[in-house]
Amino acid sequence: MKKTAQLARQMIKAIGCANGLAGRQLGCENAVEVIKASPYFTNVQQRIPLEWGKIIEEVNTGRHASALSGVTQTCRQLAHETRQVIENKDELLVFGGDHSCAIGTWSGVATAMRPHGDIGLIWVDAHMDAHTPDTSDTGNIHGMPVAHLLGFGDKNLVKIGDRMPKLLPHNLCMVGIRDYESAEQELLERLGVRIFYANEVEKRGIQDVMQEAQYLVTRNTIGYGLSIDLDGFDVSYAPAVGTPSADGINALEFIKALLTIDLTKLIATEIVEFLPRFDDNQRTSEQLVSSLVEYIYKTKQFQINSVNEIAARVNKSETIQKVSQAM
Ligand SMILES: NC(=[NH2+])NCCC[C@H](N)C(=O)O
Repeated sequence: MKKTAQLARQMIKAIGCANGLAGRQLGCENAVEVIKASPYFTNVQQRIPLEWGKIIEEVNTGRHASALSGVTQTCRQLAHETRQVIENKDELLVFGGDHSCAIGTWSGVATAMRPHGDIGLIWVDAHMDAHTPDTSDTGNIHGMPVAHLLGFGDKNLVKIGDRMPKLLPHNLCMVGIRDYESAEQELLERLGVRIFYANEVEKRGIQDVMQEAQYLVTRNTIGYGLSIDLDGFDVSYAPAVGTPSADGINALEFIKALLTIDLTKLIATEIVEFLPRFDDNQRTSEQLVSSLVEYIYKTKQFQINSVNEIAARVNKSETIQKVSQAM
C-alpha cells in the first residue's frame, strides 16, 4: 500500500506567529492574540481537540529590505516549532502573521517529513508571493515566500531547516490568483507550477478546482499542506486584509469544497494575513478564520474515522475467512 501521512495524529497543536513587519500594512502581528481571545474560536475549540503551543514574537530589524534579517530569525524559530509538532505526530495549525511566516512553517514541515517523502502544498491566495529580493518592487517579504520555498532568493531564507528546496514545483498548486507581477509569474510558469487563476476558479467552480489541486499535490508526495491567505477570498467574506483584491473566492463555496476533498493526507494548515483592525462590526473575518478551522478539522477527523472503520471491517472479514478456511 502507498505510504501516506495519515499517521494517527490526535491533538491539533496551534502555533502562533505574531509577525507583521514584512507586510504592506502593519497589523497582522495582532492576529494571533485576537484569534486566541475570539469567542467564535473558543466555541470551535470546544468541538475539536485543539491545544495552543508556542506563540512566536517577531524579531524587528526594520521594514521592507531591512526586514530580511528579522524575518530570517523569526522563520527559523517558527520552523523549529513546526518541525517539532510534526515529529511529535500532532496535527499542525499555524496562525500568522503576514505571509512571510510561510517560509518558517513549511521549512519545518518539509524537514520533518523529509525522511518519509516530499510534501505538497495548496496555496490559496490572490497573490503569487513568488518574488525574490531582486525582483520585488516593494521589498515586502510577504510577497516572496513561494520563491524561497522553491529554493530561489535569499540564501539564508532558502536554507532554513534542511538544505534542500522545501517544495518541488510539480507538488505545488496555487488557487485563486489574480494580482501579480510579471517577474513572479515568469518564475512560476517556467518551473511548471500549476496556477489556478481566479478566472479558471470562476469558470469551473472552486470545488472542481480544489479536487484537481488535491490530486496534484498528493500524486508524488507523502501528504500536503494548506496555506490560506485570507485575501484569496472575496472581501465580502474577509474584509480584514492589508492587500485586498477584488473578485475573490466565495468562502462558503470554498468550505463546501473542502468537505469533498481527501483531507486524510493533510499534514498541516496555515492561515495568514488576518489584519484585525480592518475587520467589520460583525467580525466577519474573525468568524471566517474560526469556521475554516472547524470545517477542516471536523471533516478530517470524520474521514479518518471512516477509513479506520472500513479497515477494521476488512480485517475482521479476513480473519473470519481464515478461520473458516482452517476449519
Ligand atoms: N502576502 C501578500 N499579501 N502578498 C502581497 C504581495 C503584493 C505584491 N506583489 C508585492 O510583492 O508587494
